Amino acid sequence: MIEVVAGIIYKEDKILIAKRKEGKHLAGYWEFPGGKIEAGETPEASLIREIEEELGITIEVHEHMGDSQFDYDEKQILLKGYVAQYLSGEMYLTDHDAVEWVFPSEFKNYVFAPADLPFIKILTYEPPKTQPRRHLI
Ligand SMILES: Nc1nc2c([nH]c(=O)n2[C@@H]2O[C@H](COP(=O)(O)OP(=O)(O)OP(=O)(O)O)[C@@H](O)[C@H]2O)c(=O)[nH]1
Repeated sequence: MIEVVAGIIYKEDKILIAKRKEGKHLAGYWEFPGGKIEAGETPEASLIREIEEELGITIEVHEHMGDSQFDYDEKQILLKGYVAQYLSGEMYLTDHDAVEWVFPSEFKNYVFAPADLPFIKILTYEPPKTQPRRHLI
């Protein structure tokens, strides 16, 4: 099982999503940027490193949102999602073909890597509208 960390990186109310580069595993799918956790590294440190290496920006890592396990046949991954905050830096692309800052309500316009779907579900959850209370008399 490969442990991968992914950042749900906020800048105000928008979240950073990135499109996997042509030629890579899951090319063309959108993901939350991150990468493989190296031996001896905490997920938080790994996320800061990956985001700096791949996108050139500095982030601050907040809470662990949860883990998503997915079997891609060729590899099994454990995707560890962390909420993070954009701090500084001008973004450049190395491992992605595109990036976007989007509101969760816009996620439906993008096709995400299957392992990311539990995170999408949580981020787009809307509580059911409660019915006005009616009193029987
Ligand atoms: N970073 C990232 N990887 C994800 C996500 N969802 C998902 O299934 N993955 C998968 O997790 C694995 C690790 O991602 P990676 O970006 O570090 O690895 P990679 O494909 O660049 O591998 P490589 O660097 O060995 O070529 C990939 O197989 C990738 O498809 C996600 O939201 N973020």
